Amino acid sequence: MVRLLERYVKYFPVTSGTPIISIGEGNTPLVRLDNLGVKLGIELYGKCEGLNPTGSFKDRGMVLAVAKALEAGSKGIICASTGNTSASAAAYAAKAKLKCHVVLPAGKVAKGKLAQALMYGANVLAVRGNFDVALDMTRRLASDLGLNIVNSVNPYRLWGQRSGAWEVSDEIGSPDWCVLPVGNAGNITAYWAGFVQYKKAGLIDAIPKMIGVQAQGAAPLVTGKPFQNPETVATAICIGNPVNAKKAMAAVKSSNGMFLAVSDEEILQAQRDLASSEGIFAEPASCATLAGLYKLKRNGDLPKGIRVVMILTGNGLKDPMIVDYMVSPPKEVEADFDDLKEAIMSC
Ligand SMILES: Cc1ncc(COP(=O)(O)O)c(C=O)c1O
Ligand SMILES: N[C@@H](CCOP(=O)(O)O)C(=O)O
Repeated sequence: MVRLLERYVKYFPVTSGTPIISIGEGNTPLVRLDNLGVKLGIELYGKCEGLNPTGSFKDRGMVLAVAKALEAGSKGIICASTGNTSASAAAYAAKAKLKCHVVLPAGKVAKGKLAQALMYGANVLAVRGNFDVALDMTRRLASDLGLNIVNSVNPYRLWGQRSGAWEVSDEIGSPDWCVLPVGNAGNITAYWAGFVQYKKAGLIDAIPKMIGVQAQGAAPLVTGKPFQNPETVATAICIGNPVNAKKAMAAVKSSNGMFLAVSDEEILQAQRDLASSEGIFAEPASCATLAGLYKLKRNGDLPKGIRVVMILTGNGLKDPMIVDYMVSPPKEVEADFDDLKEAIMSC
């Protein structure tokens, strides 16, 4: 398997001194979603980023951020996180033999993500505050302690994430729309920059409309002002004051795209639909994309027949508790053949 940093060496800011590390990031499946596509009247694809090594798109950016930290002789990395950044940072730090410090909003991180950071051996701290507060303090800590911050304020993180756009383009060219969930607003900025870079290189001839979807309880890019107390079941995008807000707004504007917000109920319904009609279990934040498409369709704002790619940013297995809201537990039966047969036939 070609490593991501090698595959796109021409398009990444790597030098002969950049160590090429990898735990198998990138090259994720772009799956055609015909069951949902027919329902929506469009040609729909899902980019399954949950199949990255730590289960989210963050690995694309983390591999470059950690390689560049190593190149610069880093003494350790640090991040604030709603979960996925910390899982990814901890994994790549383990691979690179770097110390990793993680600052989480206490009680707001899905169990699977927390388990990852702990198992990969990071120093994990949970602060009694939200993600925005945690990131603010983490930025100060990085500068006071001389650590490399690996959140999306690190330009290498976002450059690495451009590779998602390159993979989509390599496979199907430039889609009409690219739909992403938006939290700290780095990924939508990175995808747009990736498409722009590819267009400049003559590899695609158009830039897709960038469509950013936020949760209604954490929608600063839709309302135009920060949320002091963001709240949503989609914990990955529970962010009230995105650090990349300006860049993301510019990307959306320049691509003639838009931001929209969807409710928690719509997100959970979309998560269930994606799993039960396409066989893809993505985490709630990722499913804001499908919820957004449903909403646009309902409002008559989804043009027929267009080619749309949803970036399914994270794996549903990271947050198994969320299913309690949606499905009943399995029905228990006696260990008796006839009882079991009866239960199956009555279904
Ligand atoms: C699964 C998932 N989806 C979407 C996002 C939002 O991405 P961004 O913060 O780059 O807007 C995040 C976190 O950042 C995430 O973990
Ligand atoms: N959802 C993110 C929030 C931090 O985003 P980042 O892109 O700035 O690292 C996470 O997984 O922590």
